Amino acid sequence: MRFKQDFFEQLTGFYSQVYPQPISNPHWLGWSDDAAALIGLSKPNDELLMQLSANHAADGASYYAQVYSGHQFGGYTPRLGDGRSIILGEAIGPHYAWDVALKGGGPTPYSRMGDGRAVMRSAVREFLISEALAALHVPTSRALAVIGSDLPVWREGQETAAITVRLAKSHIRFGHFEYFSYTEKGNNAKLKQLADFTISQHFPHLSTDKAGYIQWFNEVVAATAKMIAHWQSIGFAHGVMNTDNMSILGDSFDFGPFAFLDTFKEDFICNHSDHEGRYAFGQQPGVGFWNLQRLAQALTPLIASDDLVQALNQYQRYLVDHYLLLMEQKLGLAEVKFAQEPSLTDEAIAEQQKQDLQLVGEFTTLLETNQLDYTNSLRRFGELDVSSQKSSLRDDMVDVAKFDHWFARYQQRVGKVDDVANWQRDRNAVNPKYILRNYLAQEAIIAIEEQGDNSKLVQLHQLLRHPFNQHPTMEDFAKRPPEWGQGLIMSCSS
Ligand SMILES: Nc1ncnc2c1ncn2[C@@H]1O[C@H](COP(=O)(O)OP(=O)(O)OP(=O)(O)O)[C@@H](O)[C@H]1O
Ligand SMILES: [Mg+2]
Repeated sequence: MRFKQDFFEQLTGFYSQVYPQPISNPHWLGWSDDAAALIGLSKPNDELLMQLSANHAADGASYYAQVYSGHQFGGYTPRLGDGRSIILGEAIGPHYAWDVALKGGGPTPYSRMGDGRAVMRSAVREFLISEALAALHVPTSRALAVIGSDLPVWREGQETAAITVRLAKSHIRFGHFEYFSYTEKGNNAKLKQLADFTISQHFPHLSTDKAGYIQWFNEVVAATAKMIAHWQSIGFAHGVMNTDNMSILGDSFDFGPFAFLDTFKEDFICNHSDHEGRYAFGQQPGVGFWNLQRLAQALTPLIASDDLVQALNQYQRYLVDHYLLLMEQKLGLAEVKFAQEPSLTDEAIAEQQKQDLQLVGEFTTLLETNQLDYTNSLRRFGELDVSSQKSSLRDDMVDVAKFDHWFARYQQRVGKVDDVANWQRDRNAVNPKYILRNYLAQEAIIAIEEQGDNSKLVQLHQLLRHPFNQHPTMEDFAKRPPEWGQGLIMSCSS
């Protein structure tokens, strides 16, 4: 790894230098060639294992924990910070420099009562979902590796510690801005320094003046909306959308009790501690907005309120537009809009969007009332001949009459498909066959826990690298969960 240290060198006062503590008997549980390529690495080796398990120092690394705060479940916590994630610096890759962080690397000045560690099960889940989301084209932080150990840690009982080696284009969160806005009230120097750094590093096309700040906030609003549109389109529930877990780049970030929907359920809650359903699947778009409002509030010393409000007002449009785009592709509705018929006025396009949104909404309602699997139902579009009344989708429905009513309008909207095979291929290219269902992750974790066997993890990771492909020997991985794996809800303890 070749590091640069821009955050460390330019933002003194925004972190504490702290060395990670080694984990004993380190061993690779998972390694991502795809993530490795992002920072110019190829295969793992023993020396790298020693470095990333904190047993050896890495050349050129600085080792620091960043300070931030954040709104957690609606309430403001004035100081959080990296309590168990230690950043080595920005590893220079062919296209971008990625922060390398050891999540679970030991205590820091921000650990509060925590031990600075991550348990194996949560480290494995973070590794798998980071790489699975990337393969689904969802903006996300990445995971280079997950490293197991025999270091005991205590949660509800004794477990073993592990480290996820996280790669992120930036670790700057909404909570960073909240921290420097509220702790140094009346002195905007640090807030401005942080905004300028963020813009020059990650929004280099923007200036660091008044106009640049406005445009920057606009882009953060758009990127956040797009990320959430992606989540809604693939049925992903994040589970802990606190503002300290919202990346300023709109990358999915900090994976704890996340889950994909099995059966479609708007009010699905994946976080055991989320008693009120604040972060339920269907709440995510609204929470994204609420979080952006918190960011806007923190930025008021830099950006005029009217400009912030104007940008926030665009959120819904960004979100709906992107969600529709993704869903239109999934259902095969995209052609009319993309053809850009010159005769289409703005009003006609808006009307088409409204109708499409309704068609999509009625489809997800059908899935919910018929208790159907979200991913598998969408995958069925890849088997569909739109001109025919027969479809496997229809066979799944209990309420066939309602489905027929919907399908007739759907057929009308799609129109005539000339090349059915091609149309089906296009659907399969956007509707994944394989997702990281909780029970699959759980099986991989149990094999490591009980037999020290990571082969299931490796197999699952390899499968999820190509979620849209057919894998004839791995059909079982596409199935709905068995009874024991239904409604697995993860706790926050990690
Ligand atoms: N075991 C732990 N030891 C010390 N601090 C912890 C521990 N677990 C969580 N924290 C801290 O509690 C706060 C909230 O935790 P949260 O679960 O959102 O983040 P995280 O998963 O630890 O890390 P990240 O947001 O970097 O992915 C963070 O400041 C985090 O560093
Ligand atoms: Mg966090």
